[in-house]
Amino acid sequence: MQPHLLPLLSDLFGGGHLRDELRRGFASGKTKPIAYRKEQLARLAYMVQENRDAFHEAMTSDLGRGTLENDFMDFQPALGEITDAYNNVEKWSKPQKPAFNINWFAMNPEIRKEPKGTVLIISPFNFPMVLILGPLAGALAAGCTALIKPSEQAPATAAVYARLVPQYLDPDACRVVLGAVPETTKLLELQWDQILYTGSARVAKIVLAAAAKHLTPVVTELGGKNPVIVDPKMDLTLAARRIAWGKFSNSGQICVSPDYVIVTEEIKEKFIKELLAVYATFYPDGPRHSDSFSRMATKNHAARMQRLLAETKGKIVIGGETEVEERYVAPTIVKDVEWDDALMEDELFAPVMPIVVVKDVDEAIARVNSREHALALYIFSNDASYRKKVLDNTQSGTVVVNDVVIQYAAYDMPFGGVGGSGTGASTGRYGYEAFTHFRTTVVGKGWLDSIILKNRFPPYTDAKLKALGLMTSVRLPPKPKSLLAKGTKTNGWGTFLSRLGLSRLTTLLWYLLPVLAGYWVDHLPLIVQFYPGLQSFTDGHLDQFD
Ligand SMILES: NC(=O)C1=CN([C@@H]2O[C@H](COP(=O)(O)OP(=O)(O)OC[C@H]3O[C@@H](n4cnc5c(N)ncnc54)[C@H](O)[C@@H]3O)[C@@H](O)[C@H]2O)C=CC1
Ligand SMILES: CC1=C(/C=C/C(C)=C/C=C/C(C)=C/C=C/C=C(C)/C=C/C=C(C)/C=C/C=C(\C)C(=O)O)C(C)(C)CCC1
Repeated sequence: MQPHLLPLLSDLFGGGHLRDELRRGFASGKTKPIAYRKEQLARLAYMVQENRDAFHEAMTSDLGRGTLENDFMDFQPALGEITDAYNNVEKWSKPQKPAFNINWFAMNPEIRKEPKGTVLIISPFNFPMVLILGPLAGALAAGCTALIKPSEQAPATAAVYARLVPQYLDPDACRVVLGAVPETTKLLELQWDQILYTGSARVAKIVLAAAAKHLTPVVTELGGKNPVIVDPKMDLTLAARRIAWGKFSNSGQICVSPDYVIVTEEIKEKFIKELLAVYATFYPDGPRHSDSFSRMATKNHAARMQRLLAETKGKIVIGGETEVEERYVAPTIVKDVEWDDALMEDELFAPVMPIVVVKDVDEAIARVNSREHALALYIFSNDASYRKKVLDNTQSGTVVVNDVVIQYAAYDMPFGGVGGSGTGASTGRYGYEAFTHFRTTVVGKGWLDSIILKNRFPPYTDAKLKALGLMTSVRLPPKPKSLLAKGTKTNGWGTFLSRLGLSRLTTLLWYLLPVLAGYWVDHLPLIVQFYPGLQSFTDGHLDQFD
């Protein structure tokens, strides 16, 4: 274990319990005012901005990643998430009004946005900034207190958090724990009010099982084998350039990285030719010493790819070299890959692009549907009907047409998986909502018991049942023809009037006026003159109406 971890871990497990301290921070109520949340978010933004070099150096050390990818895909998107939360926290936190409903509007129905409490954020190694700071921004904006657990596989960036978070953020609101499996296992034994876990499906099952013991809700941001379907009529130069960028960025260690590419036989060789042309422009002196190509996070990941490349029955078109000690896996294109190939089993999470062949779009759809739902599906086509066919007949967390990977940064849209690729979303307002409880609030009004609601009280009578029926009656949709006895004619006028809602007119008239008037209680005494039934209730009680 690295020496800088020791104080943190001894603090957590030796006694001074970080989770309890965060709980106390939350219970104090200090994190709830919007001004406090904004202060923490602003401090977080400056923690990032003022330590740009430290973060960049750490990410390069962890991932062998150059400045452009560090900046464009991690550092700036992280700042973007924080500033988005800062700019919108008031708007997101405003109580929400439900749709108008005659039965409920008088009770001031409102959905309050309340922080869930003390939360745990567990992050992977591949984007050590945005995948921690994005969720943390959501948690702080929501008014929660948070413990963050960076990945042990990005230790340099994790160490930056351990140093900076205590300097910039209120320790009552945010703490860092460094560590690997044993430490995370301990954290998961504790009760949290929400967990946000980003990582592999294998570990997600462990996290969910631990959370289930406390009935803790978990947002899971997982991965998957993201397919790319290429329309034979597509501009293959554009498709090759964008797919290669998405596949080789961050050495393929992106959860929305295009995993494999589906083409038809007729375009296969032309597509590969375009890929080779792009390869030459991306890495004119070869990828090995290029500043524009990253490394695998660990030797284990590199060794796994070395094994898979040895096992594949596909033909390596370019790349294929691995240097485990240097965590290097060359950007690799493999053709003639069968569907049961070693490369087609699990998410690759590496710069290796298998190309598989189908006879047409229907087979492509069937192949995609035979696997777990992916986090991302990519369609390269300029034909609206081709796109629609794929969209309408598949499922995935996200879809991008004619591009890849960029959807993570798409503004004000949820980023998340479906089925095996995860549950919930983690960016922007959707990240905020993951840490927010939508608390239904209604205020019962005493005077409503003088009108229709008095009928709910025992002793129950038929008259009361009938009166309540006026309030609870619903209008069913027209009866489906398939449910009608054969030969039954529908009553055209009856259906027409019922669609207009005229059958409910009497209900409406029965209590619309007193309810409306009762809402503005100043006018209640006036109304009472016209509704003598109210007199007995209101006599002597008017002063209790709010
Ligand atoms: N949906 C999304 O936003 C993203 C998903 N991913 C997915 O993450 C995976 C790669 O990331 P990794 O860091 O390798 O994931 P991982 O699941 O191995 O590790 C993620 C976190 O879980 C912790 N962890 C690992 N084993 C554990 C255990 N047995 N018990 C408790 N905690 C444990 C680690 O310390 C780390 O903080 C890929 O599957 C990728 O698709 C990665 C980035 C983004
Ligand atoms: C500039 C003007 C115009 C046009 C502007 C346009 C079209 C701008 C388009 C911008 C786009 C598409 C930006 C995309 C950015 C993508 C980013 C930053 C991707 C980031 C990916 C990340 C962080 C991936 C993370 C992956 C993770 C976490 C994972 O999966 O593991 C006009 C409109 C033409 C005219 C005015 C000027």
